[in-house]
Formats: sequence, C-alpha cells, structure tokens
Amino acid sequence: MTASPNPESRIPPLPRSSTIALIGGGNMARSLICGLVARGVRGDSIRVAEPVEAARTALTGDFGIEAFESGAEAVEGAGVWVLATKPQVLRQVCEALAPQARAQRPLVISIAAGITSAQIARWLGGNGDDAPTPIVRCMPNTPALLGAGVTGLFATPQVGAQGRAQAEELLSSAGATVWIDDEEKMDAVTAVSGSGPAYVFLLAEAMEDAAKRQGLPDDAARTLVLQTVLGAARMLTESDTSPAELRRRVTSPGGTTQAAVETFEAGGLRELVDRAIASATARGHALSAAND
Ligand SMILES: NC(=O)C1=CN([C@@H]2O[C@H](COP(=O)(O)OP(=O)(O)OC[C@H]3O[C@@H](n4cnc5c(N)ncnc54)[C@H](OP(=O)(O)O)[C@@H]3O)[C@@H](O)[C@H]2O)C=CC1
Ligand SMILES: O=C(O)[C@@H]1CCC=N1
Repeated sequence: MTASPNPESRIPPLPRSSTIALIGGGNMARSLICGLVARGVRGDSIRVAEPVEAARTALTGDFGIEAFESGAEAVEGAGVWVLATKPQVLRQVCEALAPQARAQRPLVISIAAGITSAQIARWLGGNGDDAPTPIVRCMPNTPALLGAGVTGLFATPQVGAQGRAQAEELLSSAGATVWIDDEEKMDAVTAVSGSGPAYVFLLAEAMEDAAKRQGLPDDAARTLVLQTVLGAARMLTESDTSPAELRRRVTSPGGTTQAAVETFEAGGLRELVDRAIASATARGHALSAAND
C-alpha cells in the first residue's frame, strides 16, 4: 500500500520547518497538536483557526500556540495547512481560503472524512493550470491523543517527496502511518481505523454491562474489562501471533470461552462487523456527495 513519490512533481519542496496552520480546533486537531508539541514542535510554529473563543483560549493556554478566529488569519505565512473541520463545513472553509491558497501554494492536509482531494482542490480554486494544490488526504484516529493512533494517508500526484515527508512527519506524531495508493480506499480506512476506536469502546461498554448483570460490583466490572482490553491489545501488537491463534489459545475445548465464542458466532458477529464497516465506508462516500 506504500506509494512512491511522484518524481515529476512540479511543486517545489517545502522547508521542513514550515509553520503549520490548523483550520478547526476541535477534538482531532487537539490530539494532533498535542502530539506535535510532545514531539518538540515549537508552539509558535503552530497556528489554529477556531471560531469558539473559549476553545481558542484553552488551545493557547494548553499548548502555547497562536489561535485565531478566522482561517484567513491562521494560514498567514503557513506552508502547511491542516483542514480539521467537520466535512459539512469544509467547502465553505476552503472557498474562503482560495485566494490565499493560490498565493501561498501550501501543502494541504485534510483529515475530513469522505471529502475527496478533487473536491478540496476545486474548492481551493485549483485553477486548472500547471500547478494544482498539492493535497494529502489522511485519516487519523483518536488514540492520537496518546501518540498511539494510526493514520492512513493518500497523496495527490502534485505532492512531491518533501511534501510526503512533511505529512508523514506531522501525522507520525500521532502514531503509526500507512500510505494508501488508491484514494477510493480512504473511505474504507475511515471505516476501519478512523471510526474503529468506537467499536472497541462499544465492546468494552457491552462487556462492562454484562459483567454487572452477572452480579459483579461496578468498580470490579470496570477494572476487569479495561485491563482485559488493554492486555489483549498488547498481546495483539507485541507478538507476531495472529488474532485467530491468540483466540485459540484462550479457548479450552469444552470450556467457558468456547461457550461464549459459539454464542458470538451463532449471533452472526463476523457478518455484523462486516456490515458495520461496509455501512461506515458507504457513509464516507455519501458525505462526499452530500457536501459537494
Ligand atoms: N473525531 C474523530 O475520531 C476523527 C475525526 N476526523 C475528522 O476530523 C474532522 C474534525 O472532527 P472532530 O475534531 O471530531 O470535530 P470537532 O467538531 O471536534 O472539531 C471541528 C472544529 O472546527 C470548528 N469549526 C467550525 N467551523 C469552522 C471554521 N469555519 N473555521 C475554523 N474552525 C471551524 C468547530 O467549531 P464549532 O464547534 O463551533 O462548530 C470545531 O471546534 C472531521 O472532518 C472528521 O471527519 C478524522 C479522524 C477521526
Ligand atoms: O465519525 C466520523 O465521521 C469521524 C471520522 C472517523 C471518526 N470520526
């Protein structure tokens, strides 16, 4: 899935020390900023646009970054723009920044679900000449807050090696990175890892509720579930053993795990997960169409 840089890119490389402007200072932007600052990126090289004054004050206080009411102010002098608003307002955000995009020719990184690089290029006034806006579309996830996230990235052909390196450097402060060479697959990335933490949290919620229904006290139920999720995640990530084999090792023939796993299988868990991820993928496509 790792794509190679386009050697024919006509966009000049950006200095790695570029100021970064984030448009939208919500949950994901905050996670990314936290990762950048933890990695040693100076607060005064990060600028954020956020309409809510209290949120601006908190961002400045927490990270020492500059926060502005408008995107136009935030992108001044910034070589890298991170689009971090909801997909529903992205068109309006980009169109307002189009004159500066044409003048500054930034590397644009979008984290918005569903919205395609072609849409962003069009909204930013990609003038169809010989230098369309270089865009990296990516999909991080909320464990970015702990530096334990994963991001899928797709780069348009206009992004050169330096732009790819910059995008990867920025997103790697949030965790692992995976390059995707077919933008069509970005909605599947969103469905698997962008939304994925919520599926794990849902399972944890359901297990905790079930533990309480079996008579366990609230605090015991919580500790048992959280440590089980943590321990299982560590076993998955700290060994080369497949999930299926790890499951087999827990499942004694005729034992308790077998009883539970058979109940999951009989209830169609695999098909349900498949359908859930397919509907999240479809929603990504729909977000693109609905907000064009
Ligand atoms: N949450 C997640 O797990 C993930 C989210 N994403 C993507 O990240 C993006 C942001 O999501 P998330 O952080 O959860 O959303 P949030 O709503 O928390 O953040 C978006 C922020 O943008 C602000 N905003 C709205 N309009 C503008 C504007 N014109 N200029 C500047 N800022 C504006 C919002 O302010 P206000 O609240 O006042 O509207 C809000 O603070 C989405 O596109 C989403 O698809 C990607 C990966 C994971
Ligand atoms: O639910 C959403 O649309 C966003 C994208 C991935 C996670 N949250």
